[in-house]
Amino acid sequence: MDKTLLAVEALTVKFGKFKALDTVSFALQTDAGVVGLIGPNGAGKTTLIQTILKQNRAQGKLTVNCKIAYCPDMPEFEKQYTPVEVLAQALYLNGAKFKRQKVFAILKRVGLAQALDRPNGGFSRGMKQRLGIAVALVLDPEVIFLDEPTSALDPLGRKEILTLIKEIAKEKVVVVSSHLLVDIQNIATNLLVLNEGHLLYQGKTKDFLATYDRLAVLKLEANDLLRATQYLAKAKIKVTVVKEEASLYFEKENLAKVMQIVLAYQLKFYFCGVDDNGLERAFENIVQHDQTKK
Ligand SMILES: Nc1ncnc2c1ncn2[C@@H]1O[C@H](COP(=O)(O)OP(=O)(O)OP(=O)(O)O)[C@@H](O)[C@H]1O
Repeated sequence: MDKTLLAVEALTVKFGKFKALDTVSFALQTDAGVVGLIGPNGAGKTTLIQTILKQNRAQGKLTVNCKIAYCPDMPEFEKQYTPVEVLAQALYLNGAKFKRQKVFAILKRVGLAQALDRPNGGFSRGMKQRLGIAVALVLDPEVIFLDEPTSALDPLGRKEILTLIKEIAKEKVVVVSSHLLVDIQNIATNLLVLNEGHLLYQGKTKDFLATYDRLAVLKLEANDLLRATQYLAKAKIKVTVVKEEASLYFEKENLAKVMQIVLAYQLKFYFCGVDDNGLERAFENIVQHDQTKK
C-alpha cells in the first residue's frame, strides 16, 4: 500500500514581514515517482526544500516519515578526494558504516565506475552532479531532493542525468526543482507548482497539461503553410499561425480532424501532435491567471 512519506500542512515561512511560503500544503506518497518542483524565480522552491530539511523556521505542520537526502545544483567536494572517499566521508558524517560493495555499486549506478580513483577536483560538471547524486543515494533515503540537476550541463550530460533520475525514481521519490521545463515534462509524473509563495498545483503532470495546455501543433514545409491555413479555416478549425516556425497551433481536441486534412490534401509536414513545450505553455497560463495574487 502507498504510504505518506512526507506531508506539509499550511506551511508558512517569513523572512521579516515577507512571506516566502504562504500556507503551502501537500503530501508525497511512495508512488510519486519523479516530482517536478517548478515556479518562477523567487517562487519559494529553495525555501520549501530548506524548510523540509529543517533549515528554516516555519509555521504550520511538517511531517517526515522517511529518510530524506538533498543534492544542491552545483555540488562541490574536497578537491583531492576520490568518489570512494567522498562517499566514505558522507557515511562517516552520518554515523553510518562504510560498506565497500555498496559504495562501488552506487558509483557504478551513477556512471562513475571509470573514475573511482580519480580526485574529483578534475571532474566535469556532469561528473560532479553524478557524485552529488551518489552521495544522496549512499544514505539510503526514500526521498531525494535535486536542485536544478541539469542546469549546468551540456545536452548530452543533461540527457544522461535525466535517464539516471528516471531510473532512481523506480524505487525512490525524486523531487526535482528546475527551470528547464522541457526536462521536467520528460521525466516528471507529478508536479508541485509554486508562484510567489503559493502552491498553485499539485498532482499528475498529465492532468496539469490537460487542464492548462490545450494546444497541439502542425509543423509544415514553409511552402505549404498558407494552403494548410486555408484548409483548416474552411473546416472551421481555429489556428494560431507562427510564420517563423512554419507552424500552426490548434486545440488538441481537433488533432484527428487536422490529421485527416493534412493527409487528404497531402500537405508536407514534419510533425503533427502534442509537442515538448506543453509544460512551458501550461506553466505560463497558470502563473498568468494566478488567483492568489492580490
Ligand atoms: N534568507 C532569506 N532572507 C530574506 N529573504 C529570503 C531569504 N531566502 C529567500 N528569501 C526570499 O524568499 C523568496 C523565495 O526565494 P527562493 O530562493 O525560495 O525562491 P526560488 O523559487 O528558489 O527562486 P530561484 O528560482 O530564483 O532559485 C525570494 O523573494 C527571496 O528573495
